[in-house]
Amino acid sequence: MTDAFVLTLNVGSSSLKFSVFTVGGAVERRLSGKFDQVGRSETRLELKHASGAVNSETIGPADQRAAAAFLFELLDEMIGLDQIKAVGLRVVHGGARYRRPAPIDGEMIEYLRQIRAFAPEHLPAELEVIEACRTRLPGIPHIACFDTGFHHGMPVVARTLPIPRRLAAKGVERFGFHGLSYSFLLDELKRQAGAAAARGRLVLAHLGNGASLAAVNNGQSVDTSMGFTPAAGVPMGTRSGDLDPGLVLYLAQTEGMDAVAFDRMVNHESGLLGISETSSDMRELLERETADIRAAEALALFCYSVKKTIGAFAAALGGLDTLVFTGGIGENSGTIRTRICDGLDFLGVDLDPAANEAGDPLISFPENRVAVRVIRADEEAVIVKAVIEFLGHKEAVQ
Ligand SMILES: Nc1ncnc2c1ncn2[C@@H]1O[C@H](COP(=O)(O)OP(=O)(O)O)[C@@H](O)[C@H]1O
Ligand SMILES: CC(=O)OP(=O)(O)O
Ligand SMILES: [Mg+2]
Repeated sequence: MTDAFVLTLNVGSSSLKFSVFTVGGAVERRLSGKFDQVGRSETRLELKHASGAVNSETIGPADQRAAAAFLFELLDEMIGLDQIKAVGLRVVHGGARYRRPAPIDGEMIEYLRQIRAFAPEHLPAELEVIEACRTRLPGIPHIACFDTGFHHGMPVVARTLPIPRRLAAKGVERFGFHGLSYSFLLDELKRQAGAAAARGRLVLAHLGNGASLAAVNNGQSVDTSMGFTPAAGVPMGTRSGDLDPGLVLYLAQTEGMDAVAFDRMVNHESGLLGISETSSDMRELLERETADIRAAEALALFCYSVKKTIGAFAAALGGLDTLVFTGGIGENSGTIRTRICDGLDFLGVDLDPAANEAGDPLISFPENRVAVRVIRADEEAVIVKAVIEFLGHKEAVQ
């Protein structure tokens, strides 16, 4: 018998991550990998086989569409595209219409086109990848899984933006993102630390090229740092995060900056790149910080903002039981984790330097009031679950 596979695709702002799972019998990850530095000159592909073997190669400059095309060729050679029975895709913004996983159809594509300016670092590229899937993998279900769904039940006080009420009636409110990552963290926390820990007062910090934090209590999102768009919250690779709204008029008057240029600035020219004037990439800035004060200042601002948000969310939760780091930066940089946590001992946050340096699952001391953990983001695990649920449901009704 030939194998049946589900392909999952996670289009991030600087990466394309993917996994191939066997389905039908046991659900197992046959292959996974990521294109890193997508849209830059040195896009790299890292491929992990089920045996644990890893290959990496630089494929030159590739945007999301080129990375997806490269992946389809590779998968055709390795497993045969005709063996793929369904695709699951992360879609960052579901707008007011979509929050639960749903099959992609013409109506959804049209809606995502209409709202693509709400997530300019994601939706345009996601639409291209969706089109590529429909062309290369026609006739099978393509399931969209939305980052915004996780935050849907946030209390009104966290969802409301303090602007005229008539705009909220039109759907202008805090949506929040990185929801697939946060869902995975809750599942994984339950697996690693038990159900009681997963139900506690949690601050989850997803720190990648896009970065956000979520306050979660009893398994429910109660607040998050991103807003109506993923440009809000803490400073990121190229996004500003929260800003003084008075800048809009000031920059219009002094720089002649119109809405399109303002949008470009806050999404593509700000954050770590804007402050350092050299790079949006955390690894590069860490290498440069002793020689370049601008890199050092960018790092300091990032860590300071994340720390402030942890403090604010601990207040929103009425205390803190567990702090979790994830995302490319949160998972891999002990230095950044140390700088963020430095001074948070008043909350009960105290890192074990050796465990932190090693990137252990638990990086605080076992006796500390707050458990601090590192969990590798696996949005693909959440996506494949949704796809299998959809396939099961489809079979049941047929
Ligand atoms: N070892 C590391 N140390 C510090 N930062 C790292 C390390 N590895 C990856 N990163 C950073 O993680 C970020 C990318 O995060 P990732 O979650 O993979 O991206 P995306 O947000 O596009 O999904 C980049 O800023 C990269 O420099
Ligand atoms: C929502 C978001 O910013 O996603 P990513 O970090 O994958 O770019
Ligand atoms: Mg990501």
